[in-house]
Amino acid sequence: MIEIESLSKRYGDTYAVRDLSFEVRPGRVTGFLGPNGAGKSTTMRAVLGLDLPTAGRILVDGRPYAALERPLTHVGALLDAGGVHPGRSARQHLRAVAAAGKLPERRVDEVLGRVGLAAVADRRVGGFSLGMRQRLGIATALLGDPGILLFDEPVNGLDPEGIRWIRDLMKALAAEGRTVFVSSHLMSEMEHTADHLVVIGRGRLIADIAARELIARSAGGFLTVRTDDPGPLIALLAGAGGQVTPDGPDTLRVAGLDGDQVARLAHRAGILLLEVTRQSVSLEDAYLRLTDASVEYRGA
Ligand SMILES: Nc1ncnc2c1ncn2[C@@H]1O[C@H](COP(=O)(O)OP(=O)(O)OP(=O)(O)O)[C@@H](O)[C@H]1O
Repeated sequence: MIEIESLSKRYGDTYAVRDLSFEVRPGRVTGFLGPNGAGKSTTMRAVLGLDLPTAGRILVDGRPYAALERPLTHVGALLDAGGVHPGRSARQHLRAVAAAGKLPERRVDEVLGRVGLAAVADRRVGGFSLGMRQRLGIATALLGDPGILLFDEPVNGLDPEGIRWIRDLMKALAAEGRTVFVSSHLMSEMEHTADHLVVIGRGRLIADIAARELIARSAGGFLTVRTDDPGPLIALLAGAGGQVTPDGPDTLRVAGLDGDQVARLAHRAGILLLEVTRQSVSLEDAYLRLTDASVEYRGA
């Protein structure tokens, strides 16, 4: 569990994060979303004690990061997969991290197996592809068998197979009861992974909400109805309490009635329907609506 309480972080005159409060709970994947520059990396760095807050505090398993004994057994992070010495092998790198963190050496082979790098464990990291380096970064995060995992934009630059692998891993880690906190500026990346969403914009909290609820709340909730005889149908549906707007020669947009009601009313009046479809909003649309006002730079 991560508790963020009134966190602010200022660089010079500008706040990267301002009065931000939320909790990240175990047993689910929490997506941390916001446009570029929203303050996601700053928040994650502050959780790990890498940035000192200007105000507020963060508790990791009930304590500030700096007060954790053997912190790698509480929280593992993938911030930037680039920070590995290219001349070392994956196994040497993990051994060094294990030794520094006072972790048992058997964990090295366990995590190499878990991320699928066992066969290349003794190769130089300098020759690794981006996907392999990302796996090594994740192996490093898992080394202490921590209950909390932070991933900062973990799928950036990966191919579809690599993306699928990371998504499945994050879900599996959450199903094991761990706290999984993953940032992205793209909702499409979170759509099939996150159970819960924390959305920020310009350093402030915009939403802290179950993914499903965000869709339900943002759904336009209208029907597209096509008929070869719109005139009488408009009158009929309006008379039954629907808000009806023509949307093309044979198409109506209908709010306030459900599909069954529309079909029954039309059937009773002898009007032929060609289509009745519910228009639902994707998580991406819901997210763009939320963050629309907080995008720092936008095209003309
Ligand atoms: N070390 C720093 N010095 C000055 N300003 C900084 C520093 N780190 C971050 N910022 C500023 O703080 C704001 C938030 O940056 P941050 O990297 O946390 O955003 P982000 O949400 O992670 O963005 P992205 O999706 O682009 O990675 C930005 O305006 C950024 O320019």
